Amino acid sequence: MGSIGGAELPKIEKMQTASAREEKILVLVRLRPLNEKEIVANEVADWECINDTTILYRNTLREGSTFPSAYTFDRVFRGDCSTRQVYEEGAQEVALSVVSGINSSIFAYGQTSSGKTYTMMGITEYTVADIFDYIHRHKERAFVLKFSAIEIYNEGIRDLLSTDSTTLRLLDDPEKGTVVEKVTEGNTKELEPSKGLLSVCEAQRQIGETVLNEKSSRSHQILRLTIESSAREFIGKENSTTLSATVNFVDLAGSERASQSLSSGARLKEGCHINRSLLTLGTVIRKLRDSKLTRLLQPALGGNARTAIICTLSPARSHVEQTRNTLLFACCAKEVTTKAQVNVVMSDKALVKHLQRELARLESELKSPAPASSTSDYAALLRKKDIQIQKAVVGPHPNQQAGHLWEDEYEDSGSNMAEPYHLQDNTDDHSVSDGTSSLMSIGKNIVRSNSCQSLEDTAVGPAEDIDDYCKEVQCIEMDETARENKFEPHSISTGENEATLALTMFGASGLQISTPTSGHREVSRMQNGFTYDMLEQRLHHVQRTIDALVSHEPDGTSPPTLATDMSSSRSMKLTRSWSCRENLMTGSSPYLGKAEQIESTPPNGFDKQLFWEAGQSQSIKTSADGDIPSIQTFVEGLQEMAKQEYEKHLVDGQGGQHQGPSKERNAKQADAEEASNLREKFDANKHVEDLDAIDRMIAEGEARYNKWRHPDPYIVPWAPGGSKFTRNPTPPAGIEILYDYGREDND
Ligand SMILES: Nc1ncnc2c1ncn2[C@@H]1O[C@H](COP(=O)(O)OP(=O)(O)OP(=O)(O)O)[C@@H](O)[C@H]1O
Repeated sequence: MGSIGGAELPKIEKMQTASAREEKILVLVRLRPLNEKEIVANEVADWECINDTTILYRNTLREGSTFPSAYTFDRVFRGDCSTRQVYEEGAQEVALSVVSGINSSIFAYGQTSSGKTYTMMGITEYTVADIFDYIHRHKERAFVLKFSAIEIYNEGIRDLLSTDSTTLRLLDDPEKGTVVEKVTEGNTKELEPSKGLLSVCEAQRQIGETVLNEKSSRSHQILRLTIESSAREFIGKENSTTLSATVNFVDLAGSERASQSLSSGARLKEGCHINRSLLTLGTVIRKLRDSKLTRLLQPALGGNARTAIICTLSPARSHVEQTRNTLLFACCAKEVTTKAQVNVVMSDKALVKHLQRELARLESELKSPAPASSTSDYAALLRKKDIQIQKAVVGPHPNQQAGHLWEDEYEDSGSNMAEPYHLQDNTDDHSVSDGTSSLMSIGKNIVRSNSCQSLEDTAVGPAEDIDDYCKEVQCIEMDETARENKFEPHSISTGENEATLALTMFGASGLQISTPTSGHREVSRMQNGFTYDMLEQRLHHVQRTIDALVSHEPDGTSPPTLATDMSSSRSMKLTRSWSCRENLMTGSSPYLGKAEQIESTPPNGFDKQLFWEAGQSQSIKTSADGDIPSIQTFVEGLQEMAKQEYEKHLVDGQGGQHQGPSKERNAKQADAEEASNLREKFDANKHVEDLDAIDRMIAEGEARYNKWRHPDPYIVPWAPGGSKFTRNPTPPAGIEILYDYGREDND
């Protein structure tokens, strides 16, 4: 039996370790019975589940219709299936991954009154009950549960556990990802009577009246449960580890188009926001895009999470178009891949050792300016990226000889380079599902290696593996002589975490593209000397941090002493979170609008980088922990900065405002490739009867998508800053459009 930190691992993990890692989103379809209104209106039920995986459209009048009549998914549920059945035979396995340290999300998607809330209330209730049951059966582990509930209404976020109706902001936290600022976190006791809590949330939820559903919910609701657990016998010990994961229950607003619910005025505006979010969600199936909903749920849409989507349908003939749209969305969702990991948080002591090893490696880098063996990889990567950007912006390198050499290198390694627009669209913490993983995403996985253990890694003897990993980190002792003489070559250079270091180097290199007004652009600050200068600065910075942590001297002036008891650092007063600090250091975050950036709080007598808001640490607090600064957070903060800088360069150089013709070509090519991939996937779908109809839908979808992506001067659906339309294109026949072409407001 596997264990982490000596305790038994959840059974579910053992189930998953063999098969999980990269997996498709689980797509479930739930057909509800005709409701009273529909029965009174003599509605006909046109949809039928013919087995556990296929739903069929049975309209005898459909002769000549070009739409497919059969759709196949992971599981379909008939109108007479109970929610418990939907849970046990569908969402349960994904939802309960959370007790194994694996993030999970369950979405409900469908038109208004199709049964999303009805389904999600049950799913949430059953999941919470199972989690408590699990906790009661695993006394050997200590659990901490946190619970939050928000709604997103008109792109404003509201806390459903608070009576305060102020809208909350989203923050990009290097450790936790995108988080809602100041959201109320309920504790275990409040959670236990989950039914009560859920109805409070439901009552709080924004409800508007529409023709379709008198109680129609016009907002997205996200209930989030975070579970952390540690083996009791290891708590407070050096090699203690913590599993930490969240499960999201997402009840989306109705997906129907605004016109069908006769929306107008304020309601139309709501409809626009809802449709925008849903459009975005749909688009996320192809590309990760921006809305509050998708920012918050990005990990569930292609990142470190297991995800299930329950698409709810009305069988009524009058809703056939919406039902088809929902099924189309479900077909797209089937193609989304996520890459879940077990999230293991290491103890701070182990992280100090890890930092020290990084430091040793950086020292070694500094002493080996001539690239050799592993270091040549970083230098080569840096040069290749330089060439890539330069090619995009200025064409051939001014130095013909060097330019040719570099270009050759670039050509050779082209397949390793992520597509610019691929990178641009995966700006956060998301493992990319295809093999072209950007350097950023590779780096992130390795960066997170001290906090995330992949399922593959834990597949055989998870306990031993993780403990061994901790031991391995711990056994690399810092050579004090080398610490005092920082610029002597250091023998510890294992070659591990190459991508991490490469990222750090990119982050440190100050790689910049200047765009002189003369019209000719040049790449500057790319000399090795500069890179090493920055690297050296970074090295000092890391060294100071370690010294300060180890010596527990507020100004870091005391000589570092490894023998110092690490626990002494726990009395440090920490006053600011990492996300604030990051803004202070980088000036701005590429992810946050100005309004969303926090004013930095002046540091309080200690190393500027080490202020940590008490209570913000994600780790489980044990009696021994107190208000410890998270060294891991520090490391990840550094790496996040590096990642952001790197991404910023990519955006500036390849996909952003300075997009050159060659990049435009790349983007077009990427679009074309994507379209052809999509077509192949649909062609390969043998379950769909009418391939011609699918072809047509794909072509229409592509046309719409391209129009959205490359808007002409007249149609600017969601251009930054918003824009008015001067003409209203006729929607393509066949598929209803989830977003509203008539939108005129600036959000
Ligand atoms: N599978 C089902 N079996 C029986 N009744 C159902 C089922 N699904 C939904 N209903 C009923 O249909 C009505 C509408 O359901 P619900 O409120 O869950 O829809 P919704 O999709 O959440 O709508 P909205 O988007 O407006 O929030 C409710 O009265 C609910 O009890």
